[in-house]
Amino acid sequence: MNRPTNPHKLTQAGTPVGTTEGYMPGFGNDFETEALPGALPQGMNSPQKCNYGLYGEQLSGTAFTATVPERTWCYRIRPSVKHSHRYAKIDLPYWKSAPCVDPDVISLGQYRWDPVPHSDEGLTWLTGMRTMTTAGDVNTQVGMASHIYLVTESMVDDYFFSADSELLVVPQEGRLRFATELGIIDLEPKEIAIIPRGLVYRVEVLEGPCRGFVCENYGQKFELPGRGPIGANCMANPRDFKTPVAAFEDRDAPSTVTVKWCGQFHTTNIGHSPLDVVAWHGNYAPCKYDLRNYCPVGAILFDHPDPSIFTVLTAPSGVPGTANIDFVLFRERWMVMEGTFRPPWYHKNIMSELMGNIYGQYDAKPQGFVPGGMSLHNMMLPHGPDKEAFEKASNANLGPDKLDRTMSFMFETRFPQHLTAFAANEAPLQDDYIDCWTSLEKKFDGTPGKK
Ligand SMILES: O=C(O)Cc1cc(O)ccc1O
Ligand SMILES: [Fe+2]
Repeated sequence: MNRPTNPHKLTQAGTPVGTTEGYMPGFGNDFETEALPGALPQGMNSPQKCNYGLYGEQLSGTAFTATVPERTWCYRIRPSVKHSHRYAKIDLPYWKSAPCVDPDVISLGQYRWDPVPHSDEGLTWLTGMRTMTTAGDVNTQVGMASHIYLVTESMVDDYFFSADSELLVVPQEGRLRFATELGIIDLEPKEIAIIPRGLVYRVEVLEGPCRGFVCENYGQKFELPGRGPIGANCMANPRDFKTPVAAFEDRDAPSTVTVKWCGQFHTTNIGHSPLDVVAWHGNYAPCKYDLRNYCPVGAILFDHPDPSIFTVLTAPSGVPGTANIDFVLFRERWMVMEGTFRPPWYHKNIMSELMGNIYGQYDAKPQGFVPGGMSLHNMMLPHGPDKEAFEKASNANLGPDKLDRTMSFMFETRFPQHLTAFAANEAPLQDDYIDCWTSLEKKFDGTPGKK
């Protein structure tokens, strides 16, 4: 396997048939993988004694009584309980959780930010997380937070898990490695990763500096959206999601494990690497997905559909059809609609729309919404194409046109999103954003005909 040298010497499973570079294909499959031959018990989960002297341990991602339970059986050198006590509270002041409503911050509005710049300070996955918005309530497991990460340093003998949330990671710059209990995910721009709630991992910089976006999902897990009339093919195809094969470290070294739990952070000291799962099987596992595999489906004669057709993943809320979070992708595609104003229409939406630019230009905002930048159009607040996009699209000669070199995304939630003090005061907020609509003029003069 072609991987950069790793100081932690992970022992990884040989690449089984049907995998590419240490990953197994499929979304939510029941996987099985072992890094040493015979480490995975066959035909049962809890043998009286496991091979190699391993401990069996279950990680449950859904309630025991769920209709479709999600859980993974791990066979590990030491049970997790060896590294989960005597926690000391620590402060990560930039990583906020909902509810986080700052009385001095106004969230009602349309907002846009330039990319949050890197600083001289060395930052890890934990110290470099900057919360931009929060929604819902982490304690009742509803809602989400959006973050920007700025990472320049690897975690060394430091590990982390979030009991609060599943993380959807959307890199924009640099390459990261997620060395997890269940295997290794290498991640670069145009790919995304899902790190499940409760999974222990360490984040290393493969190529820095690294910047990206994170959607922290407090609620029910992300799943593939129902396809309805679209049918079995296109959009995100399940086989393009890749789950890592087993990889473990047998490493005794003073280490820390930090836990995010009900919005607070605590650390414990342990004497070994917790990435010691030699074999595992189950359907609760991290995965990555290459966004270039997303096959967009759209209007092929006229009009502009709702952006739900571009949903990559959806995290349901209790209300059918109304997501806790939709992850929506605006990527390269052909525009062929006849007699149509092609960019997104002007609109107000009960859902709150947090957008990020991964690369290129977004059709509704040719200027100002730049790679690494973000925008927020909060619940029921009007927005749409800026003046430049409006004039261009309403006067264009319409033929088949490729929207090329473009990749933006949206975290859309049913809950209002509240800006953090960081987003309002420290991040590069564009004070003049709403001016992009100011010069839209009245064209109506009482006479019929198109103006
Ligand atoms: O506001 C936006 O730019 C996102 C968006 C895109 C689209 O094609 C339709 C609706 C919508 O909210
Ligand atoms: Fe919108």
